[in-house]
Amino acid sequence: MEGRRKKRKQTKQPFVRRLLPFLRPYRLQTAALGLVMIMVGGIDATFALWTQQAVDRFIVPGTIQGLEGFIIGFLAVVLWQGINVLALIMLAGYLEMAIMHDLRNRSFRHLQDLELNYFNKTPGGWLMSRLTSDIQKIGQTISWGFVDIVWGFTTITGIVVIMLVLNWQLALVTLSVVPLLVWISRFFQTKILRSQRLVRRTNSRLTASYNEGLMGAATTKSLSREQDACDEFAHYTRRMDFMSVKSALFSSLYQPVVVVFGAIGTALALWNGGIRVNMEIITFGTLAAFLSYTAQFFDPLRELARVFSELQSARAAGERVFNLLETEAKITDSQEIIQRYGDTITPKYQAWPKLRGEIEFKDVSFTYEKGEQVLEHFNLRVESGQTIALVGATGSGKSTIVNLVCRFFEPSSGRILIDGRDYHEYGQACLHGNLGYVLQSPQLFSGSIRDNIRYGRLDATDQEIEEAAKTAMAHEFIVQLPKGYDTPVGEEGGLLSTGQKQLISFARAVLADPALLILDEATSSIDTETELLIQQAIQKVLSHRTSFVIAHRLSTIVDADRILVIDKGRIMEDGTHRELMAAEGIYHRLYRNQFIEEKERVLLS
Ligand SMILES: Nc1ncnc2c1ncn2[C@@H]1O[C@H](COP(=O)(O)OP(=O)(O)OP(=O)(O)O)[C@@H](O)[C@H]1O
Repeated sequence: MEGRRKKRKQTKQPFVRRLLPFLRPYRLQTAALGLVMIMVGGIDATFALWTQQAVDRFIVPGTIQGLEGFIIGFLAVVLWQGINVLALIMLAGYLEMAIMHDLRNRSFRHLQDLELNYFNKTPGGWLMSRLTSDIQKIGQTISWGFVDIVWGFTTITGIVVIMLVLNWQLALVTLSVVPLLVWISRFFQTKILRSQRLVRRTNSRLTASYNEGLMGAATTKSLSREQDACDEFAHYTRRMDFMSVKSALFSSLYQPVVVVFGAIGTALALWNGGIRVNMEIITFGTLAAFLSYTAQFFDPLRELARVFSELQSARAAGERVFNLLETEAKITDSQEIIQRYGDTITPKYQAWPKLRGEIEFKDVSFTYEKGEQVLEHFNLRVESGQTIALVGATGSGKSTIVNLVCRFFEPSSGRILIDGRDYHEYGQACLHGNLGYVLQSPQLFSGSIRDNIRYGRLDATDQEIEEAAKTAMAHEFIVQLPKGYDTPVGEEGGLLSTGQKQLISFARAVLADPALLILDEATSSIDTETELLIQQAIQKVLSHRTSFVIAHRLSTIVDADRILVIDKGRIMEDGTHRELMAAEGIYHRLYRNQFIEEKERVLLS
């Protein structure tokens, strides 16, 4: 009992209740849309009555007396219906866009609050489909599904009521096929939807395989794996074909079934209605109205069956989006800190202290969510303006140390102080605003070179951008490009070489002028000339600020103020290049090995 109660407590709120806050700002529009749909459905249900009147008043008696008024009345109703349809398209379209807009913004805003590790754990493709297709599905189904449901129910109710009023016995005979049709419609729609879902799932696998094939083209070729890649792709296309044919088969079977049931309904109306006309229980016009209704009845029924099945998949999409929105950020700031320094979306720059960049790890231990302890009682004090190089084997903990400095992760125990204060006291926005991180593979955004450098400080003038580029040794290559600073860099900087991208990211860091800089030095090999430029640029970028360099090429860090040799999360050696070489320890060995390797490389090339 206790366990069950606990379980119930943990269950998430029902889907509709989670959705309501998103509909609340648009309740007026939703109510207006509901009203319009009731009118549209109601008018649709009365159209057959015009046929009845036309037959009984004009066709059977063979007179045209009063026809003008009848036609004017009919046209007025058609015109009114036209206006209603226009209103419904506008309102439903507005609602669809507004819901999608709000959900997208909320999700994107929420993603900004989540810690870096969330992005490490969550595949990019998964997030992309939450933000695109899932949100689109919710917007579409809620607005147009709402339209179809209100219209469907109003029309069906209207038709049934009118038929019963006209002649309830004939109504019951004609409608006797409906329960079976409802059941069959549900059956087919569920099948169709399920197979469409499988088609979509296979399609995303196919796209992933296509993507991997394109992105990994070089690796595939170098390993002669083309045949395997082709086989995998062929497997998914075959599966896709099979699923699509299955889905199309259900759709194509469903239509004739509905037509057959419609025909049975019409036959019943004709047979039983014919007898009643003969017995003069009903008029010719009433029989004509019944025949219209049997044809008209199945449309809303089909729509309702479709919408109810689609609601299932919209609900699944909704749950995925709400799960994203309800993911709690693991690294957060207190309300007091946010009020004082703002958050990442609304930073209060003026209130931020200018950091000197003194850093202290005080007895820091750290374990990743799933994994062994990486740091244990780790202590380190870095003076303002020092360049600290971190050296060590792969997996030794270098990135973990800098990720802790950046507060991408937080210590499991112990404290990190910046300028003598616990770094929680600055808040993430202020800390990150004072921090620069130059990655191994620099991230450029589509736009011009100028835009990409300006990303470091949005209010920088063109002259400041050029100054920064000069300091970072990027100016010379930029001015040689046909459009200079206005040259587009292409998607993710695809039109530039790795070395050029790195120089631009250095210029960006110079422009931002952070108190604290992290440099994950590139491992990719670049030509000697660019490498020399990059070395010079690094020296300039690092000067006058506290910097951590994760060094892969030891030649880069010979001038560092301190070199820390890390092994299994512990500092094994600590000193300048000269001191560590003289000590003839691990660093000495690493340096000599790399020196010999590089010499051999030069001799071989
Ligand atoms: N996000 C993570 N979740 C779980 N374990 C992790 C995570 N990131 C790193 N680790 C583990 O923590 C340890 C230290 O990794 P870290 O990335 O700090 O090493 P590194 O010295 O920077 O290595 P490299 O030079 O290869 O980048 C490794 O054992 C690694 O497997």
